[in-house]
Amino acid sequence: TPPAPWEERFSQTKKRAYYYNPETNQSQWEFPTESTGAVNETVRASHLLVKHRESRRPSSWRQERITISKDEALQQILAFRQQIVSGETDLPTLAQQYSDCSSARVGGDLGPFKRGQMQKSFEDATFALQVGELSQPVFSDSGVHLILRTA
Ligand SMILES: N=C(N)NCCC[C@H](NC(=O)[C@@H]1CCC/C1=C\[C@H](COP(=O)(O)O)NC(=O)[C@@H](N)Cc1ccccc1)C(N)=O
Repeated sequence: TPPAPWEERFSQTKKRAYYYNPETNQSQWEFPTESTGAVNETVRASHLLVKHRESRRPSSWRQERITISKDEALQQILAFRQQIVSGETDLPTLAQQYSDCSSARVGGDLGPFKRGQMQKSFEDATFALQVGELSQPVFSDSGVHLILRTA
């Protein structure tokens, strides 16, 4: 049987099985693999963003003019990741205090989103995570991110 939410249907005219996705109202002859299941998937994530002087908008609620280098931002992200992995703290706590994204006020929560909304590198990294998994450092035009997939 196909991966949820796909259902197997039978075509009377063609006398063969086809596959229907009730969430997206898609029908297709090909057996849907996991990846097709993810095409219209909605995910949810929280992130911690550290901007640097090459960020597309080197400014945030934390700092009017951000001048650290990209490498310095990466070092900060790696240190934050270590603190989370060691169990010393968690992503929402660090995001609230250190994230250069306005989502810091909600612990880095970005709410639910689908493909096509976030910058490609951020989107691909999030969709590649299992729910509950913490990313490696992710680079986008905004800066360097740590992403925790929450749904
Ligand atoms: N929930 C959505 N759909 N909001 C639109 C996202 C637009 C999208 N943003 C990004 O891809 C990056 C990754 C995550 C945050 C982000 C960038 C920036 C920070 O970087 P900067 O733009 O200064 O370079 N934060 C945002 O956008 C915030 N509104 C995210 C947010 C804040 C509060 C509550 C919910 C979401 C893009 N296509 O640019």
